[in-house]
Amino acid sequence: MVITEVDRTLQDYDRDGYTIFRNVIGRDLIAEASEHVAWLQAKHPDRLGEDLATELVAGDPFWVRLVSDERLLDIAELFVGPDIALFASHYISKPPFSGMPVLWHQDGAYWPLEPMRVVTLWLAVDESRPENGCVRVIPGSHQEDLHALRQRDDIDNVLGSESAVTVDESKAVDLVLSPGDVEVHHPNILHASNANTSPRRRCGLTIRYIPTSTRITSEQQPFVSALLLRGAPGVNVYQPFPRYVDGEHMRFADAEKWT
Ligand SMILES: O=C(O)CCC(=O)C(=O)O
Ligand SMILES: [Fe+2]
Repeated sequence: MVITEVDRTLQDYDRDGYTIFRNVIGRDLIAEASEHVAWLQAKHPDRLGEDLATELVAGDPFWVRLVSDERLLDIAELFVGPDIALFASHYISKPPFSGMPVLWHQDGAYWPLEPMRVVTLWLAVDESRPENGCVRVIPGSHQEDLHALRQRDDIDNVLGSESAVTVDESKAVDLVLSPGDVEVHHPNILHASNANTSPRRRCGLTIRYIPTSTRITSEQQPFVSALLLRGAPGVNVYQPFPRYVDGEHMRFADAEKWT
């Protein structure tokens, strides 16, 4: 049997709970994503860069265009199969010098999903390194059950909570990424990121894809960012796709396809 690059990547993910795909999205689209972050911040001056969140997605044609990109869906399909929906998406853009940390957590502990079949693609918009607060993971920790959460408001942090476990940080791996790289992680992996004390912004886009057999159990239906992106609709109801309106939305290269 020939072991392909994809097999190796899936083996890494099964063993470690994460894997990295390099150079997935090209420079032009990453430049648009970067412009999108600035546009969102100008439109929502009350929001922190770390909180350009999921309730904004379904009304934003560029955001939907980005998470529907075939290259991202092809990666998601390796992990969740051919029937794919968006559950949530969130830019975490840590400004220079003051970007907040994300404390150790497992994503699945926060999510109304049943079963917890879901994969995160984290698309690097900026260079992401230890100095500017890159994502860190504990390889293999995805084998652990979901731990309880505890509130943390004694220090500024993005989530306001963390997993109620002691993490051995000597086991942490820094995920060093360049713009256009995609890191993929499991809902049970313990991960975090440090504050950004550097002069360089650190922005990534989280994208949470579910197989359409995973039910979004939130009371709010359709869930605010539930979008059917590929294949059969399965068990959920979805938001309609947004239409691009000149002057209302950020202009982007494919905007006319969204009118
Ligand atoms: O971007 C970060 O620093 C944290 C990302 C994260 O927690 C996630 O993608 O689930
Ligand atoms: Fe997370």
